[in-house]
Amino acid sequence: MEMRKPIAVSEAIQRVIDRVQPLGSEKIALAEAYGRILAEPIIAKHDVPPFDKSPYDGFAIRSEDSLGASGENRIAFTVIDHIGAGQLAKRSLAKSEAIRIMTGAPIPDNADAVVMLEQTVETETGFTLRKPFIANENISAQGEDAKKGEELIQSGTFIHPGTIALLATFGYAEVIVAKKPIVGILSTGTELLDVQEELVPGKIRNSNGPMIAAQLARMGLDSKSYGMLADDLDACTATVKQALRETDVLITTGGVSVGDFDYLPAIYERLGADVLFNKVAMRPGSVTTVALADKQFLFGLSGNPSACFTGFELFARPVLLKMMESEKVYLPYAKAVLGEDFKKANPFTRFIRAIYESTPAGATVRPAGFNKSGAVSSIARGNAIIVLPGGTRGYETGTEVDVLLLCMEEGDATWVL
Ligand SMILES: Nc1nc2c(c(=O)[nH]1)N[C@H]1C(S)=C(S)[C@@H](COP(=O)(O)OP(=O)(O)OC[C@H]3O[C@@H](n4cnc5c(N)ncnc54)[C@H](O)[C@@H]3O)O[C@H]1N2
Ligand code: MOO
Ligand SMILES: [Mg+2]
Repeated sequence: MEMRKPIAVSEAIQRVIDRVQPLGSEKIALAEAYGRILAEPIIAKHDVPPFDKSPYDGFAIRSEDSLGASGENRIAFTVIDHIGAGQLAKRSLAKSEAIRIMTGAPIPDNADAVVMLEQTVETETGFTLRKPFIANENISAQGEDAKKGEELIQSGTFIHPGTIALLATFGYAEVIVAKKPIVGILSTGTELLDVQEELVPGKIRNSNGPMIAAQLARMGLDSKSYGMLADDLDACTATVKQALRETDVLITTGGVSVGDFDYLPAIYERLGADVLFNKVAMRPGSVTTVALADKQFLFGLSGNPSACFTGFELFARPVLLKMMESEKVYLPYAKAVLGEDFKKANPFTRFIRAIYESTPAGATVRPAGFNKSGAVSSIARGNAIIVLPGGTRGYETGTEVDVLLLCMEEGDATWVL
């Protein structure tokens, strides 16, 4: 039997990241762009706002006409026009004239200040003022938000609702985004039953396949399921070959260790694939294997659910994001204080499914329960992963630890209540 040599997690990540080839880009409608990755920078096509505008409902005046106004010396203005947002003033101002103007309307030609409605007292022909205004007071200046030609968002950025707003501002009816990889999922294991099947002795339901599909969905990626296969070298090889013709990346689960029915190593050999590593100094997921068949990635994730989950987040996720030339391929990171003792020592880096909570007193994190490699309950309870460097010691309550954040879609009432 071959002895596998474990490599450090950072080395393993580096090895996969170094081999990623970008997938290229495509043009899509703005309405389809949420959740994609920009393959072009957003450059301001014009100033924002594109004209000086009123930030208030009130009156546009020439500031010089308000000079000397006070409670004892109210200055009167005559209103000569009336505009709302989307309308242009038909006249310009002469001395002591004003134009009634609403929020968002363009500042009339020679006006240079806006008086809020609340700052005026109405008269027959207009209003009076009790304070002087200075030039540019209450004016949203053209270009104050963005200047024409400025690079506002760089290529490789995730498109979120704010990005969509900016794209719409500049009239991007279509956007150039990274192509999405087509990702295949194959669950291997003679013991596997489909979700709707009844349990029978010795068998378990396939939870890894649906879990990986959801991990991809959380990234905005679709998947192509190759279902479940019994541990059979020829059948598995045939399906892996088919998947390689039909997908950009194939994720398998199970069969990567050293058991008699663990056939993935033999499949990589048959394919002549370049195995980047097959042992990582991490728990769970030490047997995670990544290979390249020509230029296609084969992620051989462990069958153990917690190991499978962790292997996806640590290796597949950044590779898929880098294929889309994302600028941020790694999981969000935070520091938090351990909320309970974690006594178990291990020479390998540990990735512990955990519950992260941001409290008014600071962030805390604690293991999400039963945490062996085969655990499924803690993946469900967890919203984060604690990273504990390898070593011989355990960790005590109150120690500050590294945390990788998942479930960014979940809310928190702390701030509101
Ligand atoms: N002698 C050794 N034995 C094992 C080693 C080792 O180094 N030497 N490594 C252990 C570690 S660590 C892990 S992790 C597992 C990895 O096993 P495989 O990746 O080969 O996966 P399988 O053997 O196929 O299954 C492991 C476990 O997971 C269950 N499983 C498999 N597929 C699914 C699925 N789709 N959904 C839910 N659960 C699944 C399977 O029934 C097994 O219980 O090997 C250790 N052994
Ligand atoms: O690969 Mo195993 O999950 O380290 O326990
Ligand atoms: Mg095995």
